[in-house]
Amino acid sequence: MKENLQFTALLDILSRQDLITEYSEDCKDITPSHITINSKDVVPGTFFVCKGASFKEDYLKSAIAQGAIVYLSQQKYDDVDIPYIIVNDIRKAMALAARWFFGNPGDNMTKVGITGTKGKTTVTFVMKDILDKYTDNRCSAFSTHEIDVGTKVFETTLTTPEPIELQTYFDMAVDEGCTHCIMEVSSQAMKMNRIYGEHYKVGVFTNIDYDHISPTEHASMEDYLGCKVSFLKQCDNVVLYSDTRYFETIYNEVRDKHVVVYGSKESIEKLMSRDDDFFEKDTDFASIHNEDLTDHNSYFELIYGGENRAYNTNLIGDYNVENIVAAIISSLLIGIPNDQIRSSIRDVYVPGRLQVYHWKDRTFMIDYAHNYISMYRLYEMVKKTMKPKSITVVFGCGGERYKKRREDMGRLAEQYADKVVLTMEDPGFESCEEICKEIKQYITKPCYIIVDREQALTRALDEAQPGELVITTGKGIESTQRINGTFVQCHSDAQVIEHWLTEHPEE
Ligand SMILES: CC(=O)N[C@H]1[C@@H](OP(=O)(O)OP(=O)(O)OC[C@H]2O[C@@H](n3ccc(=O)[nH]c3=O)[C@H](O)[C@@H]2O)O[C@H](CO)[C@@H](O)[C@@H]1O[C@H](C)C(=O)N[C@@H](C)C(=O)N[C@H](CCC(=O)O)C(=O)O
Ligand SMILES: Nc1ncnc2c1ncn2[C@@H]1O[C@H](COP(=O)(O)OP(=O)(O)OP(=O)(O)O)[C@@H](O)[C@H]1O
Ligand SMILES: N[C@H](CCC[C@H](N)C(=O)O)C(=O)O
Repeated sequence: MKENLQFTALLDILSRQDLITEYSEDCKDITPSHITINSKDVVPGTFFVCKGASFKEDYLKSAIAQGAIVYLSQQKYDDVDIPYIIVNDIRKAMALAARWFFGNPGDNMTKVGITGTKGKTTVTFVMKDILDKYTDNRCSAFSTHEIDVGTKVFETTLTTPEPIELQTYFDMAVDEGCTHCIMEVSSQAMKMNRIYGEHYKVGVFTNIDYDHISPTEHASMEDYLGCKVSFLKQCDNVVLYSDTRYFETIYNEVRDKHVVVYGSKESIEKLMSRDDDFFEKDTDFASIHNEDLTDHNSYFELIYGGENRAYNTNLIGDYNVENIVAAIISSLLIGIPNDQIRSSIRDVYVPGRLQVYHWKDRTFMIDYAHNYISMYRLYEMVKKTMKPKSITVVFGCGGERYKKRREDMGRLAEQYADKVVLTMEDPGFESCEEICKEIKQYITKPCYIIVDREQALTRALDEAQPGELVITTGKGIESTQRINGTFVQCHSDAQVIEHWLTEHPEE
């Protein structure tokens, strides 16, 4: 919270955006000391925001009983008697109110946002490493994995936090001296206006594929794409992957920005040889070539800005080279010297993504793939660069998510794996057993269902043969399962493998 908050300033911000339907005159004199969406988090002097599909009037009454002094809502509650602002879009109004309450802390950091069906967390961690070295650890980072405000790290359940939480962490980050911020921007964040009013120096678009279409996510692919693209409108520079689906549609939406298109040499050459004046004059291109990809290291060269730059990294896989290139270009765009970038990416750690363990000629791998695009690229990468004798894959599928993931991942397992163990992966309100059975329909290879994930993975490790690769996907290093509306603690895949390794010493 900032000193001298003027409620009239908030009314002004909201009315300039035509968001206000009605407000009580007495709200003008109010100076709140706290803002929240939750009646269980109210203290005297609270500014209470009423929002959400399951919101009840009783929450507001309870908030008032505990000292809430003003409310923001899309609906007027006649039974309560405190000052109010009624708006026509609570999500936008909430985002702007949260920004106002904390004094627009996000504006004090150079922000880079990453969107895409896949690659967001990886690009975020690569950039975090680069920016930490460049700023002497004054870079905040918001990812599916955690929220890092420079000196403190917090757990999170959402990829992009809800507005009040987001602004609270922005404020902390600025207080901790952060000058830069790197964050994943999910399509849901855009749909829910979580970052409404924020401005980004660079926006990365890694890719989009059929996913996240379900009753709790997006109604259609158009909605999903529209939400992702809308993020780029909040950015000065756009870093866009050349081989994404809907490339032309996306480019057309952002052609008024400075765009850098990145991708393989073949793909970039094809785009640059177009003779229809499709690209704006100030669009730049970055092409990856001379790749040398092994099972423990990647070398590649990047032609960008008239220079040929060579890089080495411990991250493996062609798609990780693409992720790193997105991070390199974004870093160059915010003024980080190439030498520093080059040395930062040599040794990068992305938790739970392609994390590899070796044991007596067997390889165990943890990864976060959980839909078509990621599973496909993971299997192809494994086939090309790791060349195992056989593959066992351990996975499941999240409940209340895009239904076709089950068929897609089942078919891919059938095509690439030799043995499949289906197990729990955030079933939500659905039955884990039923989800696994749906996936199993597409598999004729040896396949069994063990709902307990720890047991499933342990059995796969026990049965692994020399030359075999066991891949466990969809959870990374997460140590909770989303079940029936709560997060239940469990051992992470990493903990299960590490425990198994201590029980099975090589000698
Ligand atoms: C669709 C969406 O964004 N929903 C989010 C939203 O829910 P909502 O606004 O409908 O709120 P609600 O849960 O119905 O709650 C109603 C209100 O009553 C209040 N309440 C409740 C109980 C009480 O006693 N007192 C009280 O005041 C609550 O604080 C809340 O403000 O606000 C909630 C927090 O306030 C979020 O937890 C919730 O995320 C849901 C659970 C979620 O999981 N969303 C997923 C789909 C998501 O956003 N995923 C993306 C990643 C997807 C990707 O990978 O691309 C993400 O960014 O994480
Ligand atoms: N650029 C990419 N293209 C396709 N697949 C990728 C790419 N980058 C990573 N992957 C795969 O997707 C998985 C998840 O990667 P990452 O966590 O970086 O993506 P994300 O966009 O943050 O995913 P989520 O939305 O699920 O949090 C990885 O474990 C890997 O299997
Ligand atoms: N950020 C991703 C995480 C998915 C993890 C997976 N285990 C699942 O629950 O689908 C999402 O919300 O889709």
